[in-house]
Amino acid sequence: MIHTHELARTFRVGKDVVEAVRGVDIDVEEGELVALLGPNGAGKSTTLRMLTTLLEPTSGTATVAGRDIRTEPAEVRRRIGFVGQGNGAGGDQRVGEELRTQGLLYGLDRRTARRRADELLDLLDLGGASDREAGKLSGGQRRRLDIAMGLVHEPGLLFLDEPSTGLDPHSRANLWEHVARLRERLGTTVVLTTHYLDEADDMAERVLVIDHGRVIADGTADELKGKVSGDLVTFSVGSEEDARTGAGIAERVPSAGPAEVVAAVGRDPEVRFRVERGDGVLPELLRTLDAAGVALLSVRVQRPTLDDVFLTLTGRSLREEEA
Ligand SMILES: Nc1ncnc2c1ncn2[C@@H]1O[C@H](COP(=O)(O)OP(=O)(O)OP(=O)(O)O)[C@@H](O)[C@H]1O
Repeated sequence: MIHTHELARTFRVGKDVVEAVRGVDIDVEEGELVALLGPNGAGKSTTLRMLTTLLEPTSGTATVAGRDIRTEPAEVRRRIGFVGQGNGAGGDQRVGEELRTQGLLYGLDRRTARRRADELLDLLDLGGASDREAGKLSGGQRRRLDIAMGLVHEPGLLFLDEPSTGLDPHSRANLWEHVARLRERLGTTVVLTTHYLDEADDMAERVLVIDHGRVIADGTADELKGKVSGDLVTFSVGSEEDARTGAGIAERVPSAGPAEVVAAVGRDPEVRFRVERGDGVLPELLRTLDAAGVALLSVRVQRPTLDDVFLTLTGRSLREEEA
């Protein structure tokens, strides 16, 4: 569905050259749901804008829905849907009317535009809102209308740029249910950008991690997490001194293997062990900490997250960059 080779885009800003996308190779097969995950400014939107022919690449090649984005942009556009960040649907036009107009713009005849609009309103649970003014919809409804607008011409491939940004958790979950439903019913291939870790983790079948204009990892969330070694076992302890004593016991627990020990001191002192199998090592760690006189307040065992993957790959936390 999508094949790119060394796709790149630079921008000139005054005397400077910003390398927004630095040669990405992306392959997406029919029917996949792929998330581009990365911090702000990583190059996700620029990549999407090139793939949707809204922006010319500086170099590299790409075919999207079987057509070349440079030489056949109109053909690409006919075969894809694109929902940008905070898209256009709004204003005083009626919801159903807006969708039908979009259909006519894509060259559908009146009857087909009406049928298609009705189907999409039904699929995206907007049937009851058909006669409402688009500008008066809730945030979640408006986002669903944006998606309906992107689907009017029955594209096999839908691009969503940060679809859930600005939505509350309930509306986000609801949006995802609808995306899942339209994939099930229509078999649409979906490519989206997000900087929400949990969203990429839960929703996407494949995650492309993007940083500084490059794809730095590509795989299922589980595959990516599998590359990060081990679980994180965190002990909250009573004092800074306890944290330091706790950090000192790593050599005495051979089953913990090569453990990374961090004494996080401050208001809530913690000792963290990065170990191969957290639950297996936990009893011995507990006994040893106890024997060393460390006051234990609580313990957590965490499987690696996509944030750990990002941290391992870049040395930075995506969560912190978001904050
Ligand atoms: N039109 C432009 N002119 C100059 N620089 C740009 C332009 N568009 C993007 N950039 C720069 O290119 C880099 C990548 O931006 P891009 O919007 O693709 O990132 P992103 O990953 O989508 O981030 P966000 O989540 O904030 O949308 C950034 O440094 C940005 O400032």
